[in-house]
Amino acid sequence: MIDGVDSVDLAKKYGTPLYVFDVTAIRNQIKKFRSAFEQADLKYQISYASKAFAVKAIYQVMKQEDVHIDVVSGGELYTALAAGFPTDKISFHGNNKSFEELEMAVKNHVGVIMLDNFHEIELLSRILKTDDQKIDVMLRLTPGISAHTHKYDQTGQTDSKFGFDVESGQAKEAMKLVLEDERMNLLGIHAHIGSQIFGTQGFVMLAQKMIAIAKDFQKEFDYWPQVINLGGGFGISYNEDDDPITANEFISKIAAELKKNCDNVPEIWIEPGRSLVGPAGYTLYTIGSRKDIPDLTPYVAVDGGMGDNIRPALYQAKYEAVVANKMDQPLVETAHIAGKYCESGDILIDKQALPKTKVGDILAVLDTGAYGYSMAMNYNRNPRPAVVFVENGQDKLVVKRETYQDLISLDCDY
Ligand SMILES: Cc1ncc(COP(=O)(O)O)c(C=O)c1O
Ligand SMILES: N[C@@H](CCCC[NH3+])C(=O)O
Repeated sequence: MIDGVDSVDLAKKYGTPLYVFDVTAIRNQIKKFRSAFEQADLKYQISYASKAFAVKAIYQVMKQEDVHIDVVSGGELYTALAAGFPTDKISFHGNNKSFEELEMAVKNHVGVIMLDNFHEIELLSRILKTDDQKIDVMLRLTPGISAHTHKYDQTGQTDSKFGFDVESGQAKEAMKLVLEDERMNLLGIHAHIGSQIFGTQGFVMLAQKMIAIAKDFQKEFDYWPQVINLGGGFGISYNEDDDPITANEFISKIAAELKKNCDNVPEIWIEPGRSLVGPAGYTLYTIGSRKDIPDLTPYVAVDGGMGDNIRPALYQAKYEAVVANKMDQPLVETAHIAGKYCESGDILIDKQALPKTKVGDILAVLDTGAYGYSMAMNYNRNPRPAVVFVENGQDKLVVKRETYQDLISLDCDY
């Protein structure tokens, strides 16, 4: 059951593979972050990092929950606008925003542009002048902190493509340029150290570092940030080895560190992506072929795979699954859960305990809400699955299943 709806019925009604989101779980997670901030007595803003899952319906849920969002491309911005998301609550990120993307952001009056590099400062300055506009900006800094997570999920270390390096003085140079530009209002500073982080240590170090940077900037520029944005990255549990900490633990430790180091704590923004939508997501598959090899682990194949969840292949991410129509049956074997893509690396779960399965059973992979649909692709010309939201016993299709016709809709004859 997913929030009062039988997943086997969903598989029958919408077909598989199918992404299902428990909207109540998303709303509850937002409430947990809110109450953690309120308990910590900090001025705050929650900005959903929409790269984790960016479709109209989720932007509408975020609007209902009155949180901010961050977008990292013209495409995400376009989707948020199409969803009717309030533009003043949008932060625009990205390490190589194009002229067109920045122009789109300015024309639509997005809340904040997160400046990432000198090229962008120059582009934005030009656009603001031409359009005779003003806009709030923040500087994304590279604080020189290496988070304990997969290499591909680290973003705060000095050797990173993101942000202005603090160590070498780039950040100061950027600040000078922005403060001199009267069309840019510098709202504050930002840093994001990485994703799927479990300990509080990296965030505490980050809080400490951001205050130290702010104090240093204050001396040099007589500027104190209105906002410090500490990014996202709060880890979730995908399997029994993962031991995430609660929103409360993160926020209380960060708050204590901030208050210890400064009297005038700015408003604190965070950008959770995975932790808001990850645990709320399920992917339903239908079990098909099976291969048994003497003395080796069998392969049980499903009707999706790396096209709808690239994370096992890309980050060696470990997921867990259940057979939705056999929840009450004993687990009798261990199998590789194989996808249907033409790649040996297309294994969704390396070793999964299963009941006795047969063709047609429904496998539900858990915690697939973040970076699943948003990173989905059409390899082997497989259409992307549909997405269904469930809430309090009701289900609603929010993204249609792609058809073969959709797949060729952009192709031109030659
Ligand atoms: C700037 C920024 N903010 C927020 C996030 C969201 O991270 P997560 O989904 O781990 O919370 C990311 C992604 O890593 C990011 O690059
Ligand atoms: N796509 C990554 C997280 C986002 C990293 C972006 N800086 C993952 O699935 O873990």
